[in-house]
Amino acid sequence: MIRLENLEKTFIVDGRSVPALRGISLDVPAGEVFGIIGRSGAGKSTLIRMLNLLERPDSGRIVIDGQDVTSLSETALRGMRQQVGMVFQHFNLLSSRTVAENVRLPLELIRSGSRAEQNARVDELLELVGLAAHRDKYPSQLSGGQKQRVGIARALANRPKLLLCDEATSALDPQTTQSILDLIADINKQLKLTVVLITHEMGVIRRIADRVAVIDGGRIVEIGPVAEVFLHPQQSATQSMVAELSHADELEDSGLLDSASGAVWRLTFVGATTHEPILFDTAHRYGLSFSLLQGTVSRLKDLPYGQLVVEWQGETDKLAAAREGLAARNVVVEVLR
Ligand SMILES: Nc1ncnc2c1ncn2[C@@H]1O[C@H](COP(=O)(O)OP(=O)(O)OP(=O)(O)O)[C@@H](O)[C@H]1O
Repeated sequence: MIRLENLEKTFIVDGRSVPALRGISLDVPAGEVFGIIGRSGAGKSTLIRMLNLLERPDSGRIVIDGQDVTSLSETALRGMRQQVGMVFQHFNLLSSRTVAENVRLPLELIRSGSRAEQNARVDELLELVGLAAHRDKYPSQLSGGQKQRVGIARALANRPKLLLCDEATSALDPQTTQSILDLIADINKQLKLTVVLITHEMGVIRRIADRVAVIDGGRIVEIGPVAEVFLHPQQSATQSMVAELSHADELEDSGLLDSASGAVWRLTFVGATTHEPILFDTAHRYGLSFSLLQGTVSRLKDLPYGQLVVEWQGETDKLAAAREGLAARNVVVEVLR
């Protein structure tokens, strides 16, 4: 669906070159939720704005559905942009228009159908985002989450193939973030829409993305399925963002690692293993005892996973056998101590 080839972008600020994107290449297949994560200034906004050519690359190609959009005429580009919906961090709603009128705006702009057809489409969209009862309210009468639902409905008005989400949940509290991410995930499944989202929060990526690219200093430093990148981050930029979410620093701060007298391992497992009593089985089988120092059992989108830091007490050869036994059950063992 999307292919980016070697995108480069440098801004000139007060006569100085500010490189924003350097050699960005990636593919996003149709129907995928693709996340782009990075710290402030990493280049995320510049990259997402290139996907509908709000920003043009200095060099490189942007191919959408087989078409190089960098070479399109202005008229063709307008047509292409109708295939792309965009959701913004601060919603960008018109305060003088009601909810229904905000959602209808893109249909009015391209004069799509009669007024009755437009209204029918608006009703359908408001139903989809759960705002049918708020049709005639003004943005000032809505909560942040409801405003974002209007933003999503508006982005979908022209039945786009691609939905771009620019920090769509960054202005929302954690509970509202969850409900908006659930809505985006539902829309992705129901409408088979490709979604590209940018965020600085690993929690957002963990919840809805299939694959993720980590950008740092305008370059992709890591890319792959979320389970791989999230559970086994290779680069320091990724590791620090994952650590914030997994509370790895808290384990360091707690002093539990320093005071441990046994072997301390971090165990990572995904899928069906999450439901197995692996700690009990391992202790029983190899004659070890254990204590749990830290643990997370959660989900990566639809995939359950667990990450446990465990201190083991037992003889060296039994510990070695236990490590092999765990590996044979597809548990990744990292020795912390
Ligand atoms: N229009 C512009 N003019 C000049 N410099 C720009 C412009 N847009 C972005 N930059 C610079 O390009 C780099 C990447 O910025 P970008 O906004 O893409 O990063 P970001 O990852 O989205 O950060 P944030 O999360 O803070 O928005 C930064 O150094 C930024 O200052």
